[in-house]
Amino acid sequence: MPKFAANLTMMFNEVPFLDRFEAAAKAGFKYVEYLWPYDYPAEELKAKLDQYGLKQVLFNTSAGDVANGEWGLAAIPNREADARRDIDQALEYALALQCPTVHIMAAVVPERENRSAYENTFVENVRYAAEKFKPHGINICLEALSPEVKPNYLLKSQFDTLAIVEKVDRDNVFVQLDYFHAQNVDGNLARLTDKLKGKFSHVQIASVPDRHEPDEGEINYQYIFDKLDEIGYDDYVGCEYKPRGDTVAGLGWFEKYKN
Ligand SMILES: O=C(O)C(=O)[C@H](O)CO
Ligand SMILES: [Mg+2]
Repeated sequence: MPKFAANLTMMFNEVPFLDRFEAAAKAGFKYVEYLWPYDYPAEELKAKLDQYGLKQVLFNTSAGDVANGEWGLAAIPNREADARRDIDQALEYALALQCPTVHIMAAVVPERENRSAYENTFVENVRYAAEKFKPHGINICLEALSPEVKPNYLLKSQFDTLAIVEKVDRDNVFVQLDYFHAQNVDGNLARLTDKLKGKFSHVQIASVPDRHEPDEGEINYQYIFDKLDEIGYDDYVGCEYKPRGDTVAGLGWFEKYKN
């Protein structure tokens, strides 16, 4: 049965971020993920995890200058120093939070830019990270984002991500399989899951089209959860969705899965 992680960036927005650890634990979660930890000292976050008996299972490298259109730096040519500074920072936080996986964000590729230069930069920066993280047993995930959410992001299809993972060719680098994006771009989710078996090490879920709880929309998540069990997937499933209304009121789907 999947191990569900509350996404504290998207869920429990009824309370300030630092109060969401308690809210998630009270709602029955044992695992959490969130996009970025960097606004807080790692020690403060670790204290929250320990206080509420939670395990951190994922966070991202910095998104960069979001106000000016950046969504990750690791693929931007001539920004390697900044990207590797962020990778080093992510390693510090992953060690402090005892977090097993870091999602390295690639970049938005502006129109008319050379995509292959971005891909090559991303491969080299991910290899840098893979080699720094390996001695600590920390894995890396790379994620495709649907154009509806993030136009011109480097990775659009799950197969774009798989191609980069294979080019990086390091045994601690995997696909981050976000079924919301996968359905929007690739579809055919059951066959996709079979094709990615062994190549993905973190899953995220949300309904399609509205990115709400997994109990609505066009994806049959019970079928997906059974498929994940069938292939022996035993990593985490991040609940990266915008609650329809009150977070706790929307957790009826979770009752039967409480770890
Ligand atoms: O947007 C997503 O689906 C993610 O998982 C990243 O955290 C941010 O792009
Ligand atoms: Mg995601």
